[in-house]
Amino acid sequence: MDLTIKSTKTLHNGVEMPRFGLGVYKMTDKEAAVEAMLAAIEAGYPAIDTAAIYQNEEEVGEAVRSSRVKREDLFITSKVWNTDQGYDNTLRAFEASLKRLGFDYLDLYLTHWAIPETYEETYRAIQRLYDEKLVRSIGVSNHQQHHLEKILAKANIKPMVNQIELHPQLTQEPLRQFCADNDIAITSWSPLARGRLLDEPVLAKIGEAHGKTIAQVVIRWHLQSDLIVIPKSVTPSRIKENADVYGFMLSEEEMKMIDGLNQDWRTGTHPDQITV
Ligand SMILES: NC(=O)C1=CN([C@@H]2O[C@H](COP(=O)(O)OP(=O)(O)OC[C@H]3O[C@@H](n4cnc5c(N)ncnc54)[C@H](OP(=O)(O)O)[C@@H]3O)[C@@H](O)[C@H]2O)C=CC1
Ligand SMILES: O=C1CO[C@H](CO)[C@@H](O)[C@@H]1O
Repeated sequence: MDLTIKSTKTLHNGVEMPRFGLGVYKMTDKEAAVEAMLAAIEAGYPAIDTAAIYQNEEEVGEAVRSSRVKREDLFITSKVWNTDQGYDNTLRAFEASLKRLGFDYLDLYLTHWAIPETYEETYRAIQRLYDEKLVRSIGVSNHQQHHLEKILAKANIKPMVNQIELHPQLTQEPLRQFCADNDIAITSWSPLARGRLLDEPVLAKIGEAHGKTIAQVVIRWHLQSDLIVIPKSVTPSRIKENADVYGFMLSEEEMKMIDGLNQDWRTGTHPDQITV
C-alpha cells in the first residue's frame, strides 16, 4: 500500500507550503516556547504558525536561529491582529512582526479575522507586501464564503490560503468546496479541537486498529483530506507523536467514519460574530 502523502501543497502562485507544522498559540512562557519550537524544528517540523496576538514572534525567531535548520528551509506564517487592521496599520503591524521575528521576509501573512469595517483594506495592504516581495505568499484566516467573495471581486492577487477552525466535529464542507473551486488552500486551526476529541470512541477504535493514538489518527485524517495541519503542543513527547503520522493509512471507510463525526461544533468564535 502506498502510504506516501505529498508533504507540501502547491499554492496557486507555485510556492510549496508544508502540509504539516507547529501551531504556537498559548506558548507564552519564553523558555518553554523556545524549547518546544526548537524540539519541533529538530524533529523535522518544516513550518511554524504564529501571530502577533500570540506574543511569541521573538521566540519563533530565536528558535529558528538557534536550530541547525536554515531559515529558508522553514515556512513561517504570521497574522495581523484585529486591532491593527486597515491599510496603513497593517503595513506597520507587518513591519513590527518582522522586527520581532528578526527576519527579512515571511513565508505567509494572513488577516487574522474578517473585521467587517477593515478586512478588505487589510487584504489590500497584504497584497502590497507580496508585490514588494516581503512575503512569499498571502492569505486570510477565519473568512467565510461571503468575505472571500468580496476579496476575490477586487483582488489583484487571490488569497492563497484560508486558515479556519476545522476538525472532525467541524468539517466545514461547503467552505472547503468554495475554497477548492477558487484555488485557496485550507489550513485547519485547532485541528485536535484543543484536545477535546481525545476520548472520542470512534477515533479510539480506529486508533486501536492501527496502533496509533487518537491525535495521530486525527492528524492523518487532516492530511488525507488534503488539508494543511498545525497541531500545537508544548510537550516534547507529543510534539514527536504528532509528527509520527506517515507510516499508516486510513481506509476510505475510516475516513468516512471520521467525516461522520461532524456536528458543526466550534471551539472558537464564529467568524461572523467577531467584533475586534
Ligand atoms: N487563525 C486562528 O484564528 C487560530 C489559529 N490557531 C492556530 O492553530 C494552532 C493549533 O490550534 P490550538 O487551538 O492550539 O489547538 P490544537 O487542536 O492543536 O490542540 C492543542 C491542545 O491539544 C494538546 N495536545 C496536542 N497534541 C496532543 C497529543 N498528542 N495528545 C494529547 N494532547 C495533545 C495540547 O497540549 P500541550 O500543549 O499541553 O501538549 C493543547 O492543549 C494554534 O496553536 C495556532 O497556531 C488556533 C486558534 C485560532
Ligand atoms: O488565533 C487565535 C487563537 O485562539 C484565540 C482564542 O480562541 C483566537 O481568538 C485567535 O484567533
